[in-house]
Amino acid sequence: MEAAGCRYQFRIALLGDAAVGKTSLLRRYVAGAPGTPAPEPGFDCAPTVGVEFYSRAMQLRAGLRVKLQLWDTAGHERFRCITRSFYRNMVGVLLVFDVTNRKSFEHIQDWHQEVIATQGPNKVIFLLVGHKSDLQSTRCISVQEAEELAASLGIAFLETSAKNNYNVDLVFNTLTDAIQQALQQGDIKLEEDWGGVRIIQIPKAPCRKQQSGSCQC
Ligand SMILES: Nc1nc2c(ncn2[C@@H]2O[C@H](COP(=O)(O)OP(=O)(O)OP(=O)(O)O)[C@@H](O)[C@H]2O)c(=O)[nH]1
Repeated sequence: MEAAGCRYQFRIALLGDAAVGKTSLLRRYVAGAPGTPAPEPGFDCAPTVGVEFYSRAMQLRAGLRVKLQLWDTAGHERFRCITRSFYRNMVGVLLVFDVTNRKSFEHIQDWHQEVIATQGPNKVIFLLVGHKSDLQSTRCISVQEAEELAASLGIAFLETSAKNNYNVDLVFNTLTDAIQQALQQGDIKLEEDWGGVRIIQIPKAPCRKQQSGSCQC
């Protein structure tokens, strides 16, 4: 599936109410990339203003090399007109709620609907994320309730914790695998004027001179 010298870029957003932990989850994932220095202890983040952007390269199970362009959106209502303008160019969306905050769970359908309303011809792949799973004593959303919501939306569900580094890689791997499958099945197509999926050229490594003096590349 991978053209020689190319790899894909998938554009993915994290959506959900303010303070559910989107930035913490994303920073934990980006900090886990091979070669990245260990994260600072503690993971308190200031509220996101508008939209922030991160990236991480990864390899899918099928061997495909992918660059993930990751968009962290502000959950607060006052930034909604900014964040909304980015939905159309996303191929994947993590819908994040806090397992200790019922309101954030109830708002998931609104977040889902907002993306569907702005969606172009291409399918968007969603994944429901119940975050802060380390807070078992104050949890108010059960796994079963979240699974029922996910099933009603026709999407997968996973729980995560940035604090315990629980399922952080798995959530992004699951989403990107599903995007790749949708690409293979033709549910998602590459389009010039759409930023959701792009093929990016990897610059060729400079050729090394062999001892004979002739270049072998
Ligand atoms: N216990 C626990 N707390 C977390 C976890 N992830 C984030 N938090 C805390 O939740 C609060 C909000 O986290 P953020 O990552 O800023 O949340 P956000 O969704 O990006 O918030 P906005 O930018 O306002 O939309 C912070 O105090 C974090 O330390 C987690 O996995 N477990």
